[in-house]
Amino acid sequence: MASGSGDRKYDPNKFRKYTFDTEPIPRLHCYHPDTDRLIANERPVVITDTHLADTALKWDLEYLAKHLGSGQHTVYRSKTHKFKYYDEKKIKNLPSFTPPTQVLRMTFAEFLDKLRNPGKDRYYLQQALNDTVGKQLVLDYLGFNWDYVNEQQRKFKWGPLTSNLLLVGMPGNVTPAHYDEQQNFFAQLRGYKRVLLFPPEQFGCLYSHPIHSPHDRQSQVDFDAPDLARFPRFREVRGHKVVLGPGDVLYIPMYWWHHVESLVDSEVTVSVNFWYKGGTVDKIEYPLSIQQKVAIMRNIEKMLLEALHDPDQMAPLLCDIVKGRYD
Ligand SMILES: O=C(O)C(=O)[C@H]1CC[C@@H](C(=O)O)C1
Ligand SMILES: [Zn+2]
Repeated sequence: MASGSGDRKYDPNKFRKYTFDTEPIPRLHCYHPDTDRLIANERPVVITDTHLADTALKWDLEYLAKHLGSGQHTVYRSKTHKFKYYDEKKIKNLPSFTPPTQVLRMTFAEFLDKLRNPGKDRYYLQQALNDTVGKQLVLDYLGFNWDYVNEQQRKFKWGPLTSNLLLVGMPGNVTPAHYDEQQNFFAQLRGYKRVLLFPPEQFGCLYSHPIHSPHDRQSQVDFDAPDLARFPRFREVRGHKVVLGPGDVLYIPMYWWHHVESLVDSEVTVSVNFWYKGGTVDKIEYPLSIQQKVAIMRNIEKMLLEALHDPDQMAPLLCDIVKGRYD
């Protein structure tokens, strides 16, 4: 049964089921007065009619094969539907770490081959748009509605645009829950993706990996089989949900957890994101925002690890600080 507004075609029953409740995310016109209010308050919103990446709505596989350029692109290979991100530079911190996916470098033509004959594996092209793309793609990129995003960047005092990640995924691919330290306009171009979001206030329910782990910022909880003995507060998690289709732009606020999945029977999905550094506050105001508290927790964790040189000493030391004194 097709569902959603207008000519949106997807079957809502075809997304994976999880154990927590979700509430919808507002979908508002870019000129609706509440849209800017939500962004100013760092709350997620699907913004319609931005025409942000309309020139990229034609970026199907054939077009990308023709214009993405003959360079090598970053493609992840996974034995499961999950593509849990990891920072390769941090693997040295954790010799026992086993990467859940393989990072491959291949041309788009080779990637197309993998899509046609994936075998038991799944593939996810995740490549920052850079100067190796073909001329036509540069023209499409220049044709993005930069007036709109530049105005938003100015209005909300965000830092510079750091990158635009091009995402080409197989139906059913999942990016597990994590948070980023950047503001994000996520533009859906082809196919349908469901995004589950959780506010930074739920940091204590989502159990991110320790900061020295390659999986820093990623939730330890396997949403398909949550280990409630290890992660009891996952029971309290309450999500926000939206299904994005071509032309939708989702504002993913910095520090908001998000879990992204391509509809299992969608066509190959294509998205492009716009990551911005967060703004700098000229004066600290109290009470601190939850985002500031997450940033403070990260800094404390980094400093303590730096000082102790041994992750095993973190828990006993922090317990001695807290137990019977602050709790
Ligand atoms: O844009 C972000 O912040 C992300 O996490 C992207 C990385 C994988 C993407 C996906 O659509 O699966 C989402
Ligand atoms: Zn992200």
